[in-house]
Amino acid sequence: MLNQVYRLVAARQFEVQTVAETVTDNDIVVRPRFLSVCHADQRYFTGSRPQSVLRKKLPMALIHEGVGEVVNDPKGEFKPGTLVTLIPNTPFGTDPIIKENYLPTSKFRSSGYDGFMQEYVVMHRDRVIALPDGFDMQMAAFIEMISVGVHGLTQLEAAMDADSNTIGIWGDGNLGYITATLVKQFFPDSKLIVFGRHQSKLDYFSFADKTYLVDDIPADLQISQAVECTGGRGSEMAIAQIVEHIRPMGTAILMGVSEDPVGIDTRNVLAKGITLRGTSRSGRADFERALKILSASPVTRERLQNLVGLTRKVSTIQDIIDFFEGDLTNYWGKAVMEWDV
Ligand SMILES: NC(=O)C1=CN([C@@H]2O[C@H](COP(=O)(O)OP(=O)(O)OC[C@H]3O[C@@H](n4cnc5c(N)ncnc54)[C@H](OP(=O)(O)O)[C@@H]3O)[C@@H](O)[C@H]2O)C=CC1
Ligand SMILES: O=C(CO)[C@H](O)[C@H](O)COP(=O)(O)O
Ligand SMILES: [Zn+2]
Repeated sequence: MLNQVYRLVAARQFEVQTVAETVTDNDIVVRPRFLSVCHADQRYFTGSRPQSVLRKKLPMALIHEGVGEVVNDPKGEFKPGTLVTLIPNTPFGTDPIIKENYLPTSKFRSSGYDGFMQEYVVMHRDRVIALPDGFDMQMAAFIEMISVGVHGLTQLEAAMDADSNTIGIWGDGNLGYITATLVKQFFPDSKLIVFGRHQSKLDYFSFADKTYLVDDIPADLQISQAVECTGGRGSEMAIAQIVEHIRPMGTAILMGVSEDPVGIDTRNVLAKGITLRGTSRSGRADFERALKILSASPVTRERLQNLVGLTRKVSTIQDIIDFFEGDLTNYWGKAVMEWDV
């Protein structure tokens, strides 16, 4: 099968490349329908990764968040037209201990392996899951990011001590909003506090029990467990505040990606017996748990629908460039394109 792949070839430059694809019985052919942009894609689009990384990973189709429509299933398990969520992590082996998203042999779409900006995507059979009825398509486009939040909180559940009194989230952007929404499902009896840099963004977290601007946190405030969802240079200050405000023996899940190493006050990490656990990406089990939560909780779906920011139909390369540029200046929410190439 000949496929048209929309690859980033250099910063802000896309090219359509024709690729011959082999479709085996283990594959499903999907037509992408709604695609959502992640920070990681923007770091490639703007060329802000180190040159050595860009040389290794480009040309590459961007986007690892999306929903598509089954076009062909050689085994006939999925009917043509079935709407499916797409799992970007693609394992090529298994391990009894290491989860699929941490296996060095796994490939991750839009990070050195073509993402979903293609006419058709050939997915391994276990990398698609049928969407339950009634899901908003634009919200469904970023189920991957929801599954990342699910993964982070699942790891928190596994690592934390018995104190679930107060959960603190640092970051008032997309990942912070998704994770805060999920905290209400994972820890319904806990007090949820969100820490951010913008009052106008914190106002969206109306379901949180309390929000604080990070330059106005009461000195005596204590939290039981924490999740960092900031990234970039902001991670350093967020981790410093977590170390300051978390109770002894608390656990902090670190999710924000920073290009350069950030400083951590290890003396106090040691003194307070804090567990720092990094989490990255997600696997099929996290997608399944995300779908279960979303199916069972209309209020969660509604809150996450409020995160849809920029939306537009894209049909040409210029539309794609304009869309990525638009996302860079978009203040709130996820940018979701209707993929119409
Ligand atoms: N681990 C994983 O698998 C994943 C990680 N990520 C990463 O998560 C990070 C966040 O992504 P996303 O939510 O989309 O980005 P956003 O830009 O939407 O959100 C980050 C928000 O955090 C705010 N912020 C910055 N510093 C602090 C601080 N010290 N305390 C509290 N808030 C702060 C930012 O404000 P301001 O804009 O003013 O700096 C911004 O509003 C990125 O690094 C992204 O790459 C995303 C997906 C998956
Ligand atoms: O966004 C993510 C998962 O949803 C990850 O942060 C992303 O995959 C990191 O990739 P890269 O190493 O290419 O920046
Ligand atoms: Zn991502």
